[in-house]
Order: sequence, then structure tokens, then C-alpha cells
Amino acid sequence: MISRPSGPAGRLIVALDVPEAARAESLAHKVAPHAGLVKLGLELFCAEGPGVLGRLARAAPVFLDLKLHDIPNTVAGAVRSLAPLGASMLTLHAGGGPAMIAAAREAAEKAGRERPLLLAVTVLTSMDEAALEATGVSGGAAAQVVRLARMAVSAGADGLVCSPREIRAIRDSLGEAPALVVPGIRPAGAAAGDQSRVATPEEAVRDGADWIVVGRPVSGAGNPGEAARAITAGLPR
Ligand SMILES: O=c1ccn([C@@H]2O[C@H](COP(=O)(O)O)[C@@H](O)[C@H]2O)c(=O)[nH]1
Repeated sequence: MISRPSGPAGRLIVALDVPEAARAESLAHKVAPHAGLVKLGLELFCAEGPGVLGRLARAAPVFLDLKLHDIPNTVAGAVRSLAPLGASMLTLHAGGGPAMIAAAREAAEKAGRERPLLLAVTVLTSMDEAALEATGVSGGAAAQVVRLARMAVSAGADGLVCSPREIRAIRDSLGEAPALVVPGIRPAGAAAGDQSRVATPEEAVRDGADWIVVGRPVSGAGNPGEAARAITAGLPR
């Protein structure tokens, strides 16, 4: 399994949220010297299919962010089908519950090759308190994130996806063991867009993120390679 970075180099994951493989590949090669991984998400995977993963992997290790969420048998089958692609990280929704997470872990272990880090997505970084309440969750994002994090790790997740606002609460509750992958990152002055629970790259790493995920502030920059370089250069040791 991919190991956690011990310093700034490799902490940045760049999200390649574009609809064409050629554009994603070009972006991946530009940012690779300054990033630990590139992230393949739903937009590109749905547009281009599984074959795009191998093309991106020529530039950098790939984080496959499909956020699996279904009954345990179906998620286990998806993990078996995805295993040969060789992703270094794979996401599933913590909200699928402990049996779903345990089934995914068992399927990943039986897949017979180096398995991806299994990351449970807690509460999407786009959700504010009102959106959470609309889904029936009261008591605030932090409490819900910590509740899901504890359950997911004890069911077999290797790590968690959370917003930068909950890193400290997770570390206080679960210590250093789970890998923390943190989107909702905005360099100072960058537009938040649809993200709600955000912080800067420096704040997230200082609070205990292992990896930070940045998409539009890099992919939409005039010079994505330079944008990625500047983020990594500004991270604390
Ligand atoms: O809670 C989550 C889980 C995943 N993401 C993904 O991260 C990137 C963020 O992109 P930006 O352009 O930097 O907002 C994107 O691919 C999401 O699917 C997340 O934002 N929040």
C-alpha cells in the first residue's frame, strides 16, 4: 500500500475533474513533479471508462475517487472489478455502514495484488449545517464526522476523507492511525465555489492532514504546474 508522506513532497493530490482523457493526461504530466498523486473522479471515469486509469498512472500514482455506496455484496463486487486497475487509493461512503466497509476490505485483501488504501468519505466538504440538517443530521458536522470516522475505521477503512475543519477532532478521537485525505482546500484568495467547509493548504497540514486534495485552483490556473509547485512549496515541514 502507498505510504504516508513524511514531509511536504507528495502531500498534494491534484483532482483531474475534466471530461477528456487527453486533457487529464496533459494536466497529470504538468503537475506530477509537484504532486504525490492525481485523482480520477466521477466526471472523467464516467466519460472515459476504466482504461483512463492506466494512462494517468504513467504520470503519477492514481487516487480513484468513486465514492462507492451500495449494499455490501455490490460494493465488494465493485472492489473486485476495480482491483486490477491498480489504483493507490479508493473511496467509499462511510454512510454505507460497517458491513459495507468490511465487505470492501475483505474483497480488496482477496484481490491478489497490492491493494489500494481504502478511504471512507465522512461528510462531503460541500455540505454546511443546513444541508446536513436537510438530510436528518443535527448536532453539527464535526460530531457526525467523528461518529462516522470511528465506525469506518473499526469496520476496516485504512483512512478517512474529511474537511480541514474536522481534522483535529478526528485526531483527538482516533489518534494518528487513520490516514487523513483532505479536500475542501483553498489557497488564500481562491474562490470556494461549491465547497463549504474549507481551509488553506497550510492550515490543513498543520492540523494533521496526511494528504490534501486540490482541484480547480490548480486545474483552472493559467499554469497548473506552477500552481501545484507553489502549493507544495508553501506547506509546513
Ligand atoms: O468531501 C469531499 C470528497 C471529495 N471531494 C473531491 O475533491 C475534489 C475537490 O475539488 P476542488 O475543485 O478543489 O473543489 C473534487 O474532485 C471532489 O469530488 C470533495 O471535494 N469533498
